[in-house]
Amino acid sequence: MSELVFFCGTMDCGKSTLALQIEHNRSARGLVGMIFTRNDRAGEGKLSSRLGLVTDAVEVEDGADLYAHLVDHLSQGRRADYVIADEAQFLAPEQIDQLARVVDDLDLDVYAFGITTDFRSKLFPGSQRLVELADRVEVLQVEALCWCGARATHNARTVGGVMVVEGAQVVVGDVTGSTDEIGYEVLCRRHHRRRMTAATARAAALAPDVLPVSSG
Ligand SMILES: Nc1ncnc2c1ncn2[C@@H]1O[C@H](COP(=O)(O)OP(=O)(O)O)[C@@H](O)[C@H]1O
Ligand SMILES: Cc1cn([C@H]2C[C@H](O)[C@@H](COP(=O)(O)O)O2)c(=O)[nH]c1=O
Repeated sequence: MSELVFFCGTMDCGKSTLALQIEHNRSARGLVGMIFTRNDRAGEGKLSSRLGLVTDAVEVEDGADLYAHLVDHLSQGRRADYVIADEAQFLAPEQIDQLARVVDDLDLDVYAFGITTDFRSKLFPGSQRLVELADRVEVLQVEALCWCGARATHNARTVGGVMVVEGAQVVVGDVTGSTDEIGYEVLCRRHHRRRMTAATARAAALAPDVLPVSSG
C-alpha cells in the first residue's frame, strides 16, 4: 500500500540528504522518481544538501497542481514510480492534498521533507496539512544541536546574530550565512523562548561582571 510520509525536523538536520539517499537507493534499483522542490537555496529546480549533493527537480510554482502534473506525465507514457517533495513547508495546503491524492489514486509513495515550524515557532501551512494528512510523520533522528548542546527543536531567524521575531514567513536563507544578513540558527526551546542565540550568549559571557560594592 502506498504512503504519504512526512520527514520533518529543524533546519540543518539532514532532510535533503535523506531525500537524496531515498532517491539514490530507488534509482539504483531502476525506479524513476518525480522530484519536486520549491525555493531551494541552490536555485530554481534544484534539490541540494549541505553535504554537497544536488539533483535536478521540478520547481513547484504558485498554483501548480501536483496531481495533474503526475497524471500528465504518466499519460505521456513517461515513468514515475514514487514522488519526493523537498522544502514541503513552502507548498500550499491544496498542493499537499494533491500529493495525498497521488498516493490514493495513482498508488505512488510520496516522501515529503520539510521544517514544521517557522522562525516564530508557528506551523507552516504546508507542514500543518502534512501533519493532518500523512500516513506517517517521521522526525529525523540525526538531531541538530543548540549552541548549549541540547537538542535543537526550533528555528530562529537572526540579523547580525540577533534573533528577530518580525518579518515575512518565507525568507530563503542558511544557518551559515554572513552574520550581517538574515540568517538562521537552530535552538532548543528554552533558548528560542529567551531569544538567546550563540552570538548573544557569547556577548553575555564576555560582558564584565558587576563588581560587588564594598561597604567598607
Ligand atoms: N562537513 C560536513 N561533514 C559531515 N556532515 C555534514 C557536513 N556538513 C553538513 N553535514 C551534515 O548535513 C546535515 C545537513 O544536511 P541537509 O540535508 O542539508 O539538512 P536539511 O535539509 O535538514 O536542512 C547537518 O546536520 C550535518 O549532519
Ligand atoms: C525557519 C524558517 C526558514 N525558512 C527558510 C530558510 C531555508 O531557505 C528553508 C529551510 O531549508 P532547510 O533545507 O530545512 O535548511 O526555509 C523560512 O523561509 N522561514 C522560516 O521561518
